[in-house]
Amino acid sequence: MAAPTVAKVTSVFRQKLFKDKVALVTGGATGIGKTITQELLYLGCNVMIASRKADNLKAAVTEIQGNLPGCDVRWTECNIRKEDSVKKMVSTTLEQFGKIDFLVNNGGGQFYAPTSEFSLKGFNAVVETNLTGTFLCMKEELNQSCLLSFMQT
Ligand SMILES: CCCCCCCCC/C=C/C(=O)SCCNC(=O)CCNC(=O)[C@H](O)C(C)(C)COP(=O)(O)OP(=O)(O)OC[C@H]1O[C@@H](n2cnc3c(N)ncnc32)[C@H](O)[C@@H]1OP(=O)(O)O
Ligand SMILES: NC(=O)C1=CN([C@@H]2O[C@H](COP(=O)(O)OP(=O)(O)OC[C@H]3O[C@@H](n4cnc5c(N)ncnc54)[C@H](OP(=O)(O)O)[C@@H]3O)[C@@H](O)[C@H]2O)C=CC1
Repeated sequence: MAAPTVAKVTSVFRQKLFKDKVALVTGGATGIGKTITQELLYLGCNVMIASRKADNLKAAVTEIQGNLPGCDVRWTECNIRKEDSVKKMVSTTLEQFGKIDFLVNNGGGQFYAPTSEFSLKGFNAVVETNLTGTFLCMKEELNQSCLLSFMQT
């Protein structure tokens, strides 16, 4: 007997619910961001994923296109801590897709350490990524008339 086929990507929402919408997902190449990206694509969105590591982004696009043949997922490098980099991410997305309907502020992170061992540089890295980075992305998107913004960090 043939093994049952298991869909690689599914959603509790109706397929194509977001047909022709455009989403920008920071940190979209890994973990939770990659899962969000695939569900948005399943729902009909076109998606730009953005983060610092081009190798991760390229690998994710290849993997996702294998899971969802015909989907429109692209990548652009961005360090959300840097304002110029955020502006470039948004302008590149607008150039390539013509609009941005959804921003998913997923890029971020932290590390576990006792407060007594937490260096100021490390603390600043976390704040600059999760707080400043999210602020910069939201500000630039609002300036460019993005409709909806979701926060993860
Ligand atoms: C009850 C239970 C409830 C448990 C409740 C559990 C709730 C879990 C909720 C959340 C879970 C998650 O987020 S899960 C995982 C999410 N993903 C990640 O965190 C991965 C992405 N992370 C990152 O990019 C980084 O961790 C982030 C902190 C943002 C900073 O990134 P950067 O690359 O810019 O920073 P780095 O250059 O690596 O480091 C800068 C400085 O930070 C410090 N630093 C960096 N890593 C460090 C480490 N592991 N330990 C100590 N110190 C570190 C050093 O001082 C570094 O300086 P130098 O020494 O001079 O270099
Ligand atoms: N896993 C969990 O239990 C929880 C996670 N979260 C949050 O959810 C989000 C995703 O976490 P998770 O999937 O677990 O972890 P991952 O490490 O897989 O995802 C973090 C992503 O953020 C990107 N990123 C980090 N720093 C920057 C930066 N400066 N500029 C652009 N992108 C950046 C990383 O890409 P790159 O390195 O290429 O830049 C990576 O793709 C994070 O914000 C995390 O803090 C919140 C609650 C719980």
